[in-house]
Amino acid sequence: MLNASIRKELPAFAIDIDLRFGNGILVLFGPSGSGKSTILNCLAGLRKPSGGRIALGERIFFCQQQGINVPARFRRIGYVFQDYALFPHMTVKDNVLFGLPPGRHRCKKKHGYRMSVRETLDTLKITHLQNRFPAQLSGGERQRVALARALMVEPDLLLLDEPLSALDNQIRQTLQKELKQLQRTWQIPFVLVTHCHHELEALADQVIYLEAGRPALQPTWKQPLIKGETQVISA
Ligand SMILES: Nc1ncnc2c1ncn2[C@@H]1O[C@H](COP(=O)(O)OP(=O)(O)OP(=O)(O)O)[C@@H](O)[C@H]1O
Repeated sequence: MLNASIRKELPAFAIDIDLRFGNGILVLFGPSGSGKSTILNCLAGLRKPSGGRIALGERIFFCQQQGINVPARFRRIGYVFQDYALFPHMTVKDNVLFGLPPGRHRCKKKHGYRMSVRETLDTLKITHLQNRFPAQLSGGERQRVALARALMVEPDLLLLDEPLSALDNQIRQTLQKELKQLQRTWQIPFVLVTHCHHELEALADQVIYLEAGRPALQPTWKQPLIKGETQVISA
C-alpha cells in the first residue's frame, strides 16, 4: 500500500496531495505543468518534498517530522522516464542490467517468484534485440527496454512518466494491454502519468485529476471516466 502525503513548494504553486493506493494502476492525469512529474520524482526520491510523509507498506521513505529521507537507490522503486533515458553506448542487455550488483541477475515476477534476465527480456519480447544499441530500436522497442530495466531492480512500486506518449496509435494500444497485463502479473502498484484521455481510460484503476498540484474535484473532461473501480481521490 502506497501511503503518501506530498507537499512541495514550486515557483508557481505548491503541490499538496495525498495518495492512498494498494494494487493496480493509479493514473495522475492533468495538463502540462500541473506537477505530475514532480510528484513521481518525490516518490522516487529524486526530489525532496517540502513536507509530508511517503510510505510503502511498512517502509517509510520520507517523513518531514521524523527527519527521514531514504535515498532513491534504497527505495526499490522502478521508474520509466518520459524519454526512456537509455544509455546510448550500451546494448539492450547492458541497459537492462544497469545498476544491478554483479551476479544479481534476478527480477521479481510476483510474490515468492524470481525471474531471470532472460525471462524478463522474453516477457517484454526483446530477447532478439539484446545486442542492439538504443539508436537501432524503434520507439516501442525502446519503451520495452526501459520497462525491462525498471523491473530488474525488483521494484515494489513502478512509476511511469508518460511511457507511451512518443508512440503511434497501434503500438500504443498494444503496449497499453501489455502494461495492464504486467501489472496483473507483478502485483505491485503502478503510478502512471499521462495527459492522454484514451490512455487514462485504457489503464486506470484509480485516477487523480491534477490541477496546479492539487486534486481537482471537478474534472474538465467531457465523458464520464468512472467505470468499475475507477475513482477520483480527493486531497
Ligand atoms: N526543478 C525545478 N525547479 C523549479 N521549478 C520546476 C522544476 N521542475 C518543474 N518545475 C515547475 O513545476 C511545475 C510542475 O512541473 P512538472 O514537470 O511536475 O509538471 P508536469 O505536470 O509533469 O508537466 P508535463 O506534463 O509538461 O511533463 C511547472 O510549473 C514547472 O515549471
